[in-house]
Amino acid sequence: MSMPSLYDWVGGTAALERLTAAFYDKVKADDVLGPVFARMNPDHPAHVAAFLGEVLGGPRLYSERYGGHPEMIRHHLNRNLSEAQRRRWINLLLDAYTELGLPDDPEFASALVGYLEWGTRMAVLNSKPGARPGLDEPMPEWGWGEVGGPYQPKKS
Ligand code: HEM
Repeated sequence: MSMPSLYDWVGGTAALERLTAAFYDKVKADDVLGPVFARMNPDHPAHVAAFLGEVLGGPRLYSERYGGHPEMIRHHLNRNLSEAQRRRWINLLLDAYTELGLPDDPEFASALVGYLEWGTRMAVLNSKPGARPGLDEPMPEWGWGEVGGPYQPKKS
């Protein structure tokens, strides 16, 4: 049996756009995240759906249409995001996910949460004053598998 991508499993772009639309409705009404997204571009939910789809193994929509991984990183620079904001972001996204009745099998849930826990931490790190993230870092690619161990700096 061939292995579906996470993108196919969740239901493709249509499902991800439903997810981000429901998520940002919650964000706008939220006491912690509402102010962070007060000047959000109206296309933001669709752009984030395109980004997520690409990470999860779908078409390269964000790279081809919206500036790719460097553009996503740039949107987070100097926002000085906090851990409380990061946690609320994940909580609201997962609330929207559950309410929409998207796939709730443990394998998919574990892979999705794995990416969100990683991606939101990267967003917070990149948002700190003075952060100089590598803008040439490739688009992350997430699959069903296990992580390859903790980050360990290279020995020179
Ligand atoms: C896996 C985690 C995340 C992903 C995949 C993600 C993705 C993105 C993308 C793709 C954009 C650019 C959208 C565009 O091209 O128009 C963006 C912008 C932004 N992100 Fe994130 N993000 C993540 C986490 C976070 C977190 C945790 C926060 C705050 C707590 C945050 C706050 C923002 C803000 C404020 C913008 C700019 C919105 C605007 O004014 O249009 N992001 N994000």
